[in-house]
Amino acid sequence: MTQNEVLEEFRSAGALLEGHFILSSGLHSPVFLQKMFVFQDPARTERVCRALADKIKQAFGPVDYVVSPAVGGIVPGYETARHLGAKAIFVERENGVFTLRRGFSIPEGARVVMVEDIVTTGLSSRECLAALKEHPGTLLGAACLIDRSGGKADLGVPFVSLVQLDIPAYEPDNLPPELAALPATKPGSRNLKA
Ligand SMILES: O=P(O)(O)OC[C@H]1O[C@H](OP(=O)(O)OP(=O)(O)O)[C@H](O)[C@@H]1O
Ligand SMILES: O=C(O)c1cc(=O)[nH]c(=O)[nH]1
Ligand SMILES: [Mg+2]
Repeated sequence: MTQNEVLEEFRSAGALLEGHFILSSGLHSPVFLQKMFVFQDPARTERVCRALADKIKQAFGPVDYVVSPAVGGIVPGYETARHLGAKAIFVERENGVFTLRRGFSIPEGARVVMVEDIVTTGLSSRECLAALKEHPGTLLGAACLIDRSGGKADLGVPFVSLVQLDIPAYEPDNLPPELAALPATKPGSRNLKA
């Protein structure tokens, strides 16, 4: 799949949103990729995750375990693992910290790749990778569907994406006036209260 074909899947799913968004990192942006509009369609999800699995195989070889950060990483992690013939597990926040819960474990010697949905600053990915340091297995690298950092996010491990975009994101005290004029929404799950 070309970058344009992947982006067209997002576009035709209605997942390319414009407005004023507060991102997981606390940065503000006029653009939000609502990946759940892609993931609500299993056929569309299969197409993009098969392409991601192909890219992962090329970059890292065989994979035994895909680990993803909840919530957004769970569906693409599972679907990508299906195409890799790998297991799919996820980390979720316990007192704010990504943790392998539910009795999930990684066997000694397993070949592991982290799969994210979207990377903006890379913060969530780095938090997920930090959780994996506590567990056995060989971390081969990381992958995501869309890297919107323009290639600037540094995960500290080899990293592949299906699409690389450079989408503006601003510190909250440095918003352009046209963005500040719009009401802001925070679509993601970080810091959501029960
Ligand atoms: O690279 P970053 O700056 O960390 O931003 C990207 C992260 O933001 C979103 O997650 P979010 O925490 O909003 O919650 P979600 O997974 O429930 O959508 C997305 O799923 C990535 O995990
Ligand atoms: O940085 C984020 O939180 C983020 C950006 C984006 O475009 N989509 C998303 O789900 N999260
Ligand atoms: Mg997420």
